[in-house]
Amino acid sequence: MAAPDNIIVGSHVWIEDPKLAWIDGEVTRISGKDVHVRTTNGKNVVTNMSQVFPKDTEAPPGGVDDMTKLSYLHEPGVLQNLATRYELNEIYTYTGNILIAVNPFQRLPHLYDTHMMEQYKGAAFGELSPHVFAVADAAYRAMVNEGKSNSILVSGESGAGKTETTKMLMRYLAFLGGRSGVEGRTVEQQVLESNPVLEAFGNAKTVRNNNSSRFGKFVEIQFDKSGRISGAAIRTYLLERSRVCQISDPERNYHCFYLLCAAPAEDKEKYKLGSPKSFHYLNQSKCYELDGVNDAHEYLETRRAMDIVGIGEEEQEAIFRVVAAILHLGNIEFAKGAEIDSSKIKDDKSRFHLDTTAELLRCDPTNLEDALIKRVMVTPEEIITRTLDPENAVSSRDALAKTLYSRLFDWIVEKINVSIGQDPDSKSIIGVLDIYGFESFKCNSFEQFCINFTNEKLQQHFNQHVFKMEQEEYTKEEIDWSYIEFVDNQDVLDLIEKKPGGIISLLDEACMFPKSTHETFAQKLYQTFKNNKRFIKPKLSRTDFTILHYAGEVNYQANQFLDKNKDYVIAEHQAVMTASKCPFVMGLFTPLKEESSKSSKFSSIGARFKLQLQSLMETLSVTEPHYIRCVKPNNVLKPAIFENVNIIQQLRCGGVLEAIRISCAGYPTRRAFYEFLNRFGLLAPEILDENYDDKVACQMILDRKGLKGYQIGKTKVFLRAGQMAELDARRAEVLGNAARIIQRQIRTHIARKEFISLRKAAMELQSYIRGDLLDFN
Ligand SMILES: Nc1ncnc2c1ncn2[C@@H]1O[C@H](COP(=O)(O)OP(=O)(O)OP(=O)(O)O)[C@@H](O)[C@H]1O
Repeated sequence: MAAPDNIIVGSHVWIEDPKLAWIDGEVTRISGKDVHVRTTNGKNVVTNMSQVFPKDTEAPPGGVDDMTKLSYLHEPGVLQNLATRYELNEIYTYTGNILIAVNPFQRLPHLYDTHMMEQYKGAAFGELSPHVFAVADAAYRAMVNEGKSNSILVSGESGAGKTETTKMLMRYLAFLGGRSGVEGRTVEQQVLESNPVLEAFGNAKTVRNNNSSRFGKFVEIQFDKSGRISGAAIRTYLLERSRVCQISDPERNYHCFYLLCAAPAEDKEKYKLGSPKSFHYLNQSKCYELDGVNDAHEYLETRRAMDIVGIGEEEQEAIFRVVAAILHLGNIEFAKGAEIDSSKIKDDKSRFHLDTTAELLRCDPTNLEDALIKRVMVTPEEIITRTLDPENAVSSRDALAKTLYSRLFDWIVEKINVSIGQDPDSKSIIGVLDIYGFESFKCNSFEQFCINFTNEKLQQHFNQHVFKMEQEEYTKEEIDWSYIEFVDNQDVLDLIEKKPGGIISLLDEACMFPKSTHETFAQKLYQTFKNNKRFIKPKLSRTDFTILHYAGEVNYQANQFLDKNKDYVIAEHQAVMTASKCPFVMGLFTPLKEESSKSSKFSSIGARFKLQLQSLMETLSVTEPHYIRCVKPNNVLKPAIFENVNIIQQLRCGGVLEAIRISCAGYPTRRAFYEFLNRFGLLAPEILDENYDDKVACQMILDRKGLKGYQIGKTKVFLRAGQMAELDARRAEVLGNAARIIQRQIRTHIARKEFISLRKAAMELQSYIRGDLLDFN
């Protein structure tokens, strides 16, 4: 971005710093490509010219509310601007049409009260300070005025504030499109109250967020012709199933388990529950309580919210019975049975939990026991019953717990949808997508693979949109944009989802082939993608693979991919549950429509997710998108701490820097003619004297300075990346020369004044002495 002639000795610049990401300083010497910089923390650093970025010394002290107003649009400038604003509690900043929201980690109620909502209502975008309400308002206005569906895509890493942002968006949309004074539960009230219910069953404490949503969510709010909310639908994605049986310290399982353990005594008695410490699914971690959260109170609140969203008393009862049954199920332990590779219920305690599970699920305890420890194989000749060893019995138990829980979650979502109701006549919707951001951990498994696949898809959508917006601006200003390059991530998407031959297809094939192992699957990947630029086989591993995602490299461990991709309910579990005397439990296990109609029995999570994603992308493609990028400023979840390196990484992953890059590939700096003349008129004062039209004057100045490739629009000058800095450097020279002339004049003046007074004094002295001498004679 920085051309060498941007930077001269004395320039204020940004250079990379391992700790702070970027640090500012002043250029003290330039020799060839080497630039010597004295940094503000007192160090002398030599770096390459290409790594040096100009700093805008005239940037407003409080930052700018839209990054595109920055004179130099580059990474350090963006970071500095966000940091300056964050310090002033200005957590929202635009980058063109994208809203960046930095999590304040403290309540800022004045930002979200009714008075604020009133202010944003109908205000033109950009007129007031950046805000989620402004984005929601723009989406709503666009929908009402143009009759087109809109969507708001909220993304960011865990704990960045997506769910909070989504809640604000929904509150504001309910404020705009709600009906006042309607009797009973309104649609918008139900939409808002669906949050606490979903959070109780889909959220958990993780190391990164005390209230982390373990699923993705797309809320579609339907509006009638007059812009009133007339229906809503919630779609959820990829609930984290493994958490039901496996948690690590200091995380927690899903909130609902702890809420139920804190329920009033009669409820606890009914479900035979005790302290969370007594349940295997909860006591794998030492964390039971959340700071500032009272589980007993939350239990009652969740029940109240369930009432509002239309989940009846009996259904609530059944839901919590299943939740309690899962806890008891987890406490069933197995010991080695009499035969080899067989198991039995370990002791009386386990038997108690087995009986309680059966009682709560209203199923037969013996059948449940058999379903947990035996498998029936039907061959053409005979029916063989095989036993499971204790280890496999535990897997069988956990598989049942996971299936029960995910079916329960899906049921709740479906119920909310039915009770809120869809409006079949709705012409336009506003969709709000709250989905997990790009993930890269030490160990990345199938979940990360699906999450990152989602993010690749959304990134493509984002790039295409940002690119389109840029084009629109250029077209409006009637400038040529034909040569702006557009980098696409289609190659990564092909690697993942191409049919046949993509990773998901190969994984499905491996899952269908009984002899496959994670090793054979990995080998197949290595072989197929030997020459793929986006795929790497790590040198020292036989089952890991690396994908070069748009946001960086991620190393995946293939060893659980096959198991995690298989999406079937063990036939024995299915049989016991469908025989339940409780219609609710039985209902959870009725085969899905798609499953019963399919000829092949095989279904995979990956393939199903791919279809879900496809349908989401289709929905999004007919909407006008708006983007909110949430940023988590620190990992200690505390206010006022702004960790540069961490944030830069998120801006990269969230595509903010990519949007900036796209913008830089075109004309990142735009200045209205008068602004340009104000700043650079002094480069050619004679042109200003001539009273030319502003547009002509701008062009003459740019030509005089020998700039190439810029464009003149109808109201603005469009500069290529680095050209603003180049002009600033020339301006600094002119101002420097002027300063030197002024200094010279002043110094001459002072010296002359001194000389004259000295001469005068000398003459006076001389005449005095001479006079004295004369007198003497
Ligand atoms: N605008 C805000 N004002 C005050 N606090 C906020 C705001 N946004 C986020 N927070 C705080 O940050 C925490 C994490 O936010 P949130 O749960 O929305 O993150 P998330 O991005 O949805 O995370 P996950 O992906 O783990 O669900 C919240 O519990 C809240 O304490």
